Amino acid sequence: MTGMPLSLHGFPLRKSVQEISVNGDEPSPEFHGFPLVLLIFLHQFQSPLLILAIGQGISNSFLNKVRGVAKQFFQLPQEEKQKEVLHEYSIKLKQLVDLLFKAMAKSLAFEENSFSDQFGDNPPHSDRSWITVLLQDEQVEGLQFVKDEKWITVPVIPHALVVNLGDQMLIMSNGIFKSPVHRVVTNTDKLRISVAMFNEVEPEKEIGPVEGLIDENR
Ligand SMILES: O=C(O)CCC(=O)C(=O)O
Ligand SMILES: [Fe+2]
Repeated sequence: MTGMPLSLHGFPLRKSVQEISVNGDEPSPEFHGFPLVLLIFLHQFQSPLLILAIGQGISNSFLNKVRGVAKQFFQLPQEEKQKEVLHEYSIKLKQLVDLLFKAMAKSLAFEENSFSDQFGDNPPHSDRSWITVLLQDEQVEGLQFVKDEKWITVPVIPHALVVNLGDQMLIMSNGIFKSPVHRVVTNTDKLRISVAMFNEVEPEKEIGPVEGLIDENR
C-alpha cells in the first residue's frame, strides 16, 4: 500500500466517494496506515480541485472533539445575550443588503431580484485563501461545488477533511490549480456546524505566478 503512487489523474479507489458516504463505511483496509488518502472529486488536472482527505493521521475521535468544542462554543449560556444581539444584527444587515441589491437592479431597469436570485445565504464563491481545510458537520451536509455547470453536494464523510484550493493558489500557479466555486445550502431544520481553516498569504505580501510557470502562452 505504501508504494501506491498518488496521481492527480484519479485515485485507484475500490469504492467511489458516494458509495462510502451512502453506506457510512470506513475506508477499505488497503487505505489503513497510508499517510494521506485523497479522494479527488474533480480529478482532471487543471480543473478545479476539491479534495476529501481521509486517513490523514488525525483520529476520528479527535475530529469529533473539535466538533464538540465548536458546538459548545455556540451553546455557551453566558454568550446568550451577545448571541441574540449578533443574531438580530445579522438579520438587519441581511435586510439592508437585500434592499441594496434590489435598488441596484432597479437602477439598471432590471427586475428587482436579478442579482439576489443568483445566491442563497452563502453565495457562490471561491475562497481567497491559498488553501482551505474544512471539517464538515458529521451529519448535516450543505456544501456544494460546481462541476460541469451543475451543483454537486459534497457527501458527509465524518473522518474526512475537505481540502479546497483558493484564489491565491490560482494566482501563484498561474491558473494551473484552479479554485472551485462553492456555496453552502442552508437548512432550517438542522443545525450545521463546520470548522474552517483558511490559510492565507499575509495581507501586505504581494503574490504572483511562480516564475517557471510563466511562458508565452500563459
Ligand atoms: O460551511 C462550509 O462548509 C463552507 C463555508 C465556506 O465556504 C466559507 O466560509 O468560505
Ligand atoms: Fe468558501
